[in-house]
Amino acid sequence: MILPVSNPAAAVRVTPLDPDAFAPFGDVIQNPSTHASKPDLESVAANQGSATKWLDVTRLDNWYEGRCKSGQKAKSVMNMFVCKPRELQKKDGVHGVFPVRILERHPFTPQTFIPVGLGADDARTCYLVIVAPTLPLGSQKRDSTNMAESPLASAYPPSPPRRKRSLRERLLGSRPNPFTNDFTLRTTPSTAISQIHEPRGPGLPDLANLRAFIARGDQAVTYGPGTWHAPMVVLGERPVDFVVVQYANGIGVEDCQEVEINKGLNVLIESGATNLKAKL
Ligand SMILES: NC(=O)N[C@@H](O)C(=O)O
Repeated sequence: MILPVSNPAAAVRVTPLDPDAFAPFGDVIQNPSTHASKPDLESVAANQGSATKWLDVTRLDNWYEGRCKSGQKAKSVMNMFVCKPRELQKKDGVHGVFPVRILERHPFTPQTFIPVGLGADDARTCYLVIVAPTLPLGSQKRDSTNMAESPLASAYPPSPPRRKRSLRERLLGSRPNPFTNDFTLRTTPSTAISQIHEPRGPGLPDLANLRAFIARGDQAVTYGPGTWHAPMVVLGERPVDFVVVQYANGIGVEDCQEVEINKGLNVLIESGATNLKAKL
């Protein structure tokens, strides 16, 4: 089932994939000793000293239990996606334009894409990571789509009845956090790292804050659980193979949800944003 959503945002420019900038959406997996931007990771010596083992480079938590409506157990799955390069539209002064027409999310699982066989400095091929925050429920009144009544809501148990906020909560200005679970009213600051790893809520994508990152062959990416993202976009000359790791329980609406963006939302790939020599 694809839900139509309207597109309020102007074009979005791609920026290089960086762990800090991507942190609200998930993890960038890269070797801290060969990248300028270093995620805060610990390492130990391994393999008789011939290897450095970086610990916990990403998280793979199963959030189905107690959260998905069917109660169906999920198992870990590893698939391979062989992604062909996408056609770009042309525009003066930029390499090209990719119109994002579909966003999807996996409400109860992170999903890790690991490119294999794509060189760090491959000047012919790279990939885009396109993500959007989740709107709090109830913020889509202007949209023709009422999420609470949409087919996507059938993945989630009914939300608890709305209660009046206490004076303390009102004074603290608490509001649902778009990067975590909308059902949980929080009164504490939302920066704690553990909250970032919780599933995003059931709201629609916040298209006004969509982000697009350009990734190199020596970077893998984990979309946090429930993070809205575009289906993988490879740019350049040849297909890229990705090993993809996630949980799934076989119930369509609980494993993957999609929305279709009216008219598409343009991502601009500017000449300076990529080391691609290939003609896009
Ligand atoms: N991200 C992507 O390309 N596709 C998926 O998330 C999928 O599960 O189909």
